[in-house]
Amino acid sequence: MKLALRQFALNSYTRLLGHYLKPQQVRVVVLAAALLASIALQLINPQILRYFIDTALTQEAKSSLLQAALWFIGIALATQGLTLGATYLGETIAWKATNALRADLAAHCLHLDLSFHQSRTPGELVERVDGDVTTLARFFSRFALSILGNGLLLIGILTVLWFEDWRVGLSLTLFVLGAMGLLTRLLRFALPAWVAYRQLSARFFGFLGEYLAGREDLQANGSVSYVKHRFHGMLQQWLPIFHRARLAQTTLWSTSVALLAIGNVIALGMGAYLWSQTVITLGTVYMIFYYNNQLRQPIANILSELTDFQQAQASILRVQELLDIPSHLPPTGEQTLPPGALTVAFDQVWFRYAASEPQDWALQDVSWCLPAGEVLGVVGRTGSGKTTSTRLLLRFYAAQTGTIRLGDVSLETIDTACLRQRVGIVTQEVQLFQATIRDNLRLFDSTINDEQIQQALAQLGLLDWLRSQPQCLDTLLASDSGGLSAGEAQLLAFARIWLRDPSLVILDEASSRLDPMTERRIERATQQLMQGRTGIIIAHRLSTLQRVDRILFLEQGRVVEYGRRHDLANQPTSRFAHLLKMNVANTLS
Ligand SMILES: Nc1ncnc2c1ncn2[C@@H]1O[C@H](COP(=O)(O)OP(=O)(O)OP(=O)(O)O)[C@@H](O)[C@H]1O
Repeated sequence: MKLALRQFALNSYTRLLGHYLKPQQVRVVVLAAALLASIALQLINPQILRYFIDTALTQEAKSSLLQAALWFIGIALATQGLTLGATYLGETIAWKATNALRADLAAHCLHLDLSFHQSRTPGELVERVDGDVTTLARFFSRFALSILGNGLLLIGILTVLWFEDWRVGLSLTLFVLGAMGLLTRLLRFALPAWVAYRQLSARFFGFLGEYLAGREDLQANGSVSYVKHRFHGMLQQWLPIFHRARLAQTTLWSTSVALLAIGNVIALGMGAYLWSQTVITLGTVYMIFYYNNQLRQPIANILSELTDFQQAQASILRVQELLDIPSHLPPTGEQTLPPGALTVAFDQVWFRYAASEPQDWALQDVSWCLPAGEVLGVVGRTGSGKTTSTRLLLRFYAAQTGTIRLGDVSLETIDTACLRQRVGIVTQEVQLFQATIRDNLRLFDSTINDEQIQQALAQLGLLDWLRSQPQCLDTLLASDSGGLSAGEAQLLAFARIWLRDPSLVILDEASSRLDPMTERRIERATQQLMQGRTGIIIAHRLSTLQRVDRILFLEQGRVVEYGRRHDLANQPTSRFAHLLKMNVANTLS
């Protein structure tokens, strides 16, 4: 099972590597060349050392020694230069590749239907799109090349030693094999601790993201101590896991240091023996010792790459898993919409959320048709399917059966960009950003100028409100609700929509009680916004219902009443007439 997973991770890694390194082929080739050249130089330098020592011992011309020393320094500097260049290139490649991967993951997540986002916390998504990818960064920059380069260096050193003397070659080859075998075994013990550490860290950040987002509710409901308790609980779990992981890593490190010492004993012992037999010179003894020291680097590098690969295995799998999640939405079409206000039609629409039980339909056999330019008021108890209907209209979800048409064009065939441009929505929870009022209104679209913004605000009767803000359009809004009331936030969202000039406006009225002044402003702005457009209002206020053309009454996902407001209001037995009566009674009481 583990082997299959590793194989899967390796396949995913090679696929990701191939895909994201392709646009950087030239850089990768230069990086490979730099690494190969540095390996060659590392093999040459000990030979110069030997020459230097042997020449010095035979007391030959000083100029040869100087030349050898200069070569040695030159090669050492060139190796450092190449390493520097390779690091720079490796980092550039890694950044470009991981940024492209982050962008693809973010785009993929944005294209997934809403059920994906509703089943994940923001913290979890941040960890997936950024945390996992950051872990992968080094795999794009060096993993394959490093394994290859260090493997070549290892083979190169051992080959030179075999050529020098087969006894030295044999003993150090056996030593390398034994050392790698031992370290790999130790690694197997160390890894589970690191995997557990990473898993807990992902859970911790998911927890943090979720509770930070809901801090207002938590504080209001006195649940802070519960959150603190969980926070401490997680930290307490974290510490022993971290200790285990660090202990395993330290054991690994000390073993490799001890192994190096054993290697040195072997190299010096063999060298001393062969020198005493006058088989090799003193320079060669030192060269063997030097090569043996050089062995440590590729062994350590290969093992550390493999350790990191094991740790990143989970990240690789998670990234691949995320990329493989399909959207439940059918592929987008290419049709555009006719100009002007749009008709909206639901025809025998059935819809159920993916997470729901098979019999729990959120919408059942829903059919209605709203002529272009009219305004529909949608009413019904909580959970009756009002919001779900608007989510389907925006293609956040796709209906299981039935057809939805906009301007007589079937929703699935409409190009998504065109759909989002022509349909505007104001939700109850308007998302405001920590930016100026200007940027919040134009949603960072710099082609919209101040004059257009002022015009929009004037049309919606919001200029006085703007003037009351300390720095007009330059006023900086705070995070979350921007320091505005729910009503004010909705008014800003109206202006946002106005600037986009959509043909269908969907408005989910704020259900909270608004002060009379804001309520009047909202009423005026709604009237203005709906002019010349088709409108759908999830209505919570009687005053709104008095201004709509048609009424859609939903109950448990079914249409129980649909018709002209005037007709329904005049039908004493209609639910709508009953609702009006109840509302009037409530207002009077
Ligand atoms: N993301 C979801 N996953 C599963 N079921 C959902 C989801 N969102 C809504 N539902 C269910 O679908 C049904 C219709 O919900 P919907 O939000 O459309 O009702 P609503 O009329 O807008 O209610 P409210 O007035 O409270 O907003 C309800 O039974 C609800 O529990």
